[in-house]
Amino acid sequence: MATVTVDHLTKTFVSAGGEQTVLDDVSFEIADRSFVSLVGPSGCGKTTLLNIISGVEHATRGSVRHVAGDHEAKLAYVFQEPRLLPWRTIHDNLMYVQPRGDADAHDRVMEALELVGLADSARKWPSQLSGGQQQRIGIARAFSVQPDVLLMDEPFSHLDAITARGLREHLQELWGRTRKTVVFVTHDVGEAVELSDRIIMLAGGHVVEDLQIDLARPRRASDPDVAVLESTVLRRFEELEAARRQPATV
Ligand SMILES: Nc1ncnc2c1ncn2[C@@H]1O[C@H](COP(=O)(O)OP(=O)(O)OP(=O)(O)O)[C@@H](O)[C@H]1O
Repeated sequence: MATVTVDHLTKTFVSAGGEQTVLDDVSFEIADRSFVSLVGPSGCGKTTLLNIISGVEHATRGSVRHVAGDHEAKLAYVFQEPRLLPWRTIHDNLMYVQPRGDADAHDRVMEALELVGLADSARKWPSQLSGGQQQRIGIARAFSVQPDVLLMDEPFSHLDAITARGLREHLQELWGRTRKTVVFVTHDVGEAVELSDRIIMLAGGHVVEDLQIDLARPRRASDPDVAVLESTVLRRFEELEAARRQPATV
């Protein structure tokens, strides 16, 4: 059981240029074992929201709870770039995030590498792997801490289209096997439709749409029903954005 509850969350950044409210009274609940994408235009606060969920950033008002059974859920973060330490082998990069002196750490690391199909790269250096392989290591590192909730911030946005497509398929397969609760940030609506059970759209600091995606899995971007739903969601998003930009009439 791992749920995430975002409760009346507001975030205002204060800088020399003034105040900017990026998130304004945002509330939603993410169900156990669900795959939820946060989408929205650049600068709408997706990363800020993920950072507040992870505890890296603090809310100005409101709260976030992540619960797994009767305890606080364990979280793991997958970044846009894998952020591997170049002077450590792949194995030692993953060992670095394990609790010190844990006798099972090595087994857990190898299991996580097995999960992403890169156990045979354990003794390699990050520079010996391709960008896509390094991102798979980033995903393995997150799995190696045995999280209840996986937070992913545009993990495939820096990769070429073919590698990203392969990794999306791989992630779906991994999620099917492990059924972690996933909160996935992307600005790519097609990616969100392909991967998610639910899409939460943010714009202007608010949740503007909350959609259930009930397509059969596994999905591919090229599946006709994924493509149709992507264009429907995009159109809806454009309508909402246009309505939001209209000056209010009295
Ligand atoms: N530490 C900070 N101090 C001041 N402003 C910030 C800070 N972090 C983010 N912001 C501002 O908050 C807004 C939202 O940023 P955020 O990175 O959350 O958006 P995003 O939706 O993830 O964008 P993108 O899709 O481009 O990554 C931006 O205008 C950004 O400049």
